[in-house]
Amino acid sequence: MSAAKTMSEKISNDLFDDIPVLKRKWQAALKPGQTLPRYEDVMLGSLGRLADHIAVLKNDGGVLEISRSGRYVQHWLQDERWDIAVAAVSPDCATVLTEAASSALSSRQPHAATAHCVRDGMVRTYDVLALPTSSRWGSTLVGTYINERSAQYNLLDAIFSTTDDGVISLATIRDSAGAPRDFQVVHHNRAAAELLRLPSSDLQWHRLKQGGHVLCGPDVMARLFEVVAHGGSDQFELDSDDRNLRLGVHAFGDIVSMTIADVTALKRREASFRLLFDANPMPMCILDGKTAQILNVNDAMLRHYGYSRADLLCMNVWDLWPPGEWGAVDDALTRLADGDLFHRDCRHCKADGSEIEVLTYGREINYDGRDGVLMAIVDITERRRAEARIAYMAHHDGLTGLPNREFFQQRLAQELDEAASGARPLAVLCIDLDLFKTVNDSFGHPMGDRLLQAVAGRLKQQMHGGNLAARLGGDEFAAIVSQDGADESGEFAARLISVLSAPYDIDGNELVIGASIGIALSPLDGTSCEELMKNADMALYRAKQHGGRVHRFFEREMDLQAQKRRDMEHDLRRAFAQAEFELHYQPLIDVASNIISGFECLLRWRHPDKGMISPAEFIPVAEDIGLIVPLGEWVLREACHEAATWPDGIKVAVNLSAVQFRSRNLVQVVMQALAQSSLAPERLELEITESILLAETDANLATLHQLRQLGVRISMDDFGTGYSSLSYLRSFPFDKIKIDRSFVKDLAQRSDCLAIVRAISGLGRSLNIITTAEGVETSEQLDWLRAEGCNQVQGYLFSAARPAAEIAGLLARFGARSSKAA
Ligand SMILES: Nc1nc2c(ncn2[C@@H]2O[C@H](COP(=O)(O)O[C@H]3[C@@H](O)[C@H](n4cnc5c(=O)[nH]c(N)nc54)O[C@@H]3COP(=O)(O)O)[C@@H](O)[C@H]2O)c(=O)[nH]1
Repeated sequence: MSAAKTMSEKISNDLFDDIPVLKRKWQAALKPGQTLPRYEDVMLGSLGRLADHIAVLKNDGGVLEISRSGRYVQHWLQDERWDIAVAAVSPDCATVLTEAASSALSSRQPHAATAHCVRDGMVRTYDVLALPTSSRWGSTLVGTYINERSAQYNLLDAIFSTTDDGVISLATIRDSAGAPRDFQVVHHNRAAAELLRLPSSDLQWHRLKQGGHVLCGPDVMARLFEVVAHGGSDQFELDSDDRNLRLGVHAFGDIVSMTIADVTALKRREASFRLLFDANPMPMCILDGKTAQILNVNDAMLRHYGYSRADLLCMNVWDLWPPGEWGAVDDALTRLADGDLFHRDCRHCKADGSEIEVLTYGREINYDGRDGVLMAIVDITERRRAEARIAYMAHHDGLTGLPNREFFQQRLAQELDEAASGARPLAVLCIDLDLFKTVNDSFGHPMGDRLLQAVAGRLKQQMHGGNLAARLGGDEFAAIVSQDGADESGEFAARLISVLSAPYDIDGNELVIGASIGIALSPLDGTSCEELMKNADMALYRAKQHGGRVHRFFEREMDLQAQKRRDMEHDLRRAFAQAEFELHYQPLIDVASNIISGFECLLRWRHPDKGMISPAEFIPVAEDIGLIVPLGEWVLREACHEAATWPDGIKVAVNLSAVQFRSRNLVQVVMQALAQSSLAPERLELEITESILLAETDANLATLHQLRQLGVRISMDDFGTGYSSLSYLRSFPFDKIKIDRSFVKDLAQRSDCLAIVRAISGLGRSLNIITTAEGVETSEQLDWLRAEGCNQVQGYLFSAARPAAEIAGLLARFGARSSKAA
């Protein structure tokens, strides 16, 4: 930089003084009214020594010619010819002559330019001044003055002096027999002296055999002799403790040209790279950048792949690929050539044939002077397996291995998308197991789990083609089946029910359950996942309502019912908050004395718009939404409070739902109701149905015993309508059995009803339990019941349930010995 600056300053100071002189002469020769001065007035007469520096250029029809040239100009042009085209002379001169003359001619003013020419290895700078003139023959002549500036410099010196590589020319010294015996430094640059750590003056003319620097060693001498003897070139390195020099030698006859480069930093980088490469725990290799041939591998790669180093070095990286991926070699080679192999996810084969999944990271490097790619390999086989396991777990049910709800919905959405583009129609089946809860409660959860696994196995076996079965949770399953219409779907569902209902052998236990199925068809019953699932679920609800083991198709009317039910749920919550419930009481008549012994408390909902709504309609809904718990508490408190106002000995019977038992604070609630009302416990009767003993039997039995310990009485309601009533009587010592009104209704007409009433009454007698007959509407029924030994009756024959305000009247009517039947 500083050398260049000095050079340019020198050039500007040496500007030739003749140029302003010539310009003034040109100006003085310009006569008034002329656009150009006459050639003779400018160029002839007083030019003197300058005449040798002038070339006369003629513009001949657009072609510029050298018409005359002085000796100096001829030397510059290296051409003595006249009347030749400017373009015919050497390009470095022709270019500047053309530029200067053309500018002068077009501006009609003198034009100065500069030419840089290389002459004898020297860079020389010339001033060129073009003076446009007119001639008496009418043509335009350009007198062009050329002169060299004093500054010039040696091109090779300039190059050699600025490079950091040393350059030395050695002359071969031969002995009398002509054999090379030594070398003498005949030329060197600054960098050479610095690299050899010698003053320049000591290096110049130095003979290598004199010793004193690294080139004098026998190894270097031997290589120089070799190069001189056979011609050509050689390259080798000199390594010492503190640095590494790379020498390039080339013989031109007896002259040897030598370049010396300090490669210490490069060597250190290479050493660090080798260390990082060889000792790296990550498998690494170096590939040829064009062919993907493996050029080097580290120990980690040998260990990981199980190949020997020799094997790998004969391989191409594609040889690590499993056969399935060979088709992509061309593409990969192209990408490799484009430097696009930096991050890739692929499979590799180990020496033992096993496949691994790898991530490869590539980076272009120069390896042994050639284009290479450094490839680092990360084995992600385990990670991929773990990801696959997690993905599987996220989409499958852990117990049965069936797809879970999320997977099912994704698949359904996908199938519906395909269906939308004209593919097959499909059916969504919601499947619920009947009696599963009973098995689970009776045999325990481990058995229940194995049963679910067996169910899943049977389901899987029934799924063919693209059909899919999933477990949505609990004992709820679903299936997507490709079916052509309702008939086919119905047949499939019926077959499924029959398969799932066949007895199961679980650990030597024969278990029998059933299955109910709701079906929604696409596109008829819906085109979205949510719609189809919801509708299939509604159809399932209907199938369940029909007692199970059946399938039902979705019908639009179900949707309306579901809407009605949602309205009811909402209405119920509101009604409870706004105290729209009230209690009515139905007398219980002692058959022997014909007087009221108590009242059954029955809940009523006085709806502001719809009037009185039956509990048969709203209690199941209240149970489903859990409202029965607070509502039941209110009933208990209210009934006890009311009964406490009645004459001593008159009892109150309150119905309890199985859901209230599930809440687990029932005993507490009863105790509080009694305490708050001061009602004697023995005046409270709690009516339960067998559903309480069907579910969570042990816990519910424990609750019943606790209630009994409070002193309250426990009645079994709707006796005879369930499955195994007799075993319930054994499991808990009930105080009362209520004979369902369905048996009382046809008592006179049907002998089976009479037989049942007789059996229940007999059972009551022998167990010393009161038997109450419900739904007594006629005197005839009352007579039959009395004859069969029934202790208590209840029914419209005496009174329907009436508001609390009417109890006094009822007591007056049916108190003491008075009764309607009496
Ligand atoms: N968990 C609770 N359940 C309750 C409560 N209040 C009532 N219920 C249950 O709702 C079901 C329907 O009750 P309801 O409409 O009140 O019907 C009762 C009587 O009105 C009816 N009955 C009485 N005598 C006759 C008759 O001569 N003929 C006839 N056709 N029906 C009659 O029977 C129902 C009483 O049944 P039961 O409870 O089995 O004694 C019903 O199951 C109620 O249990 C509540 O607060 N909690």
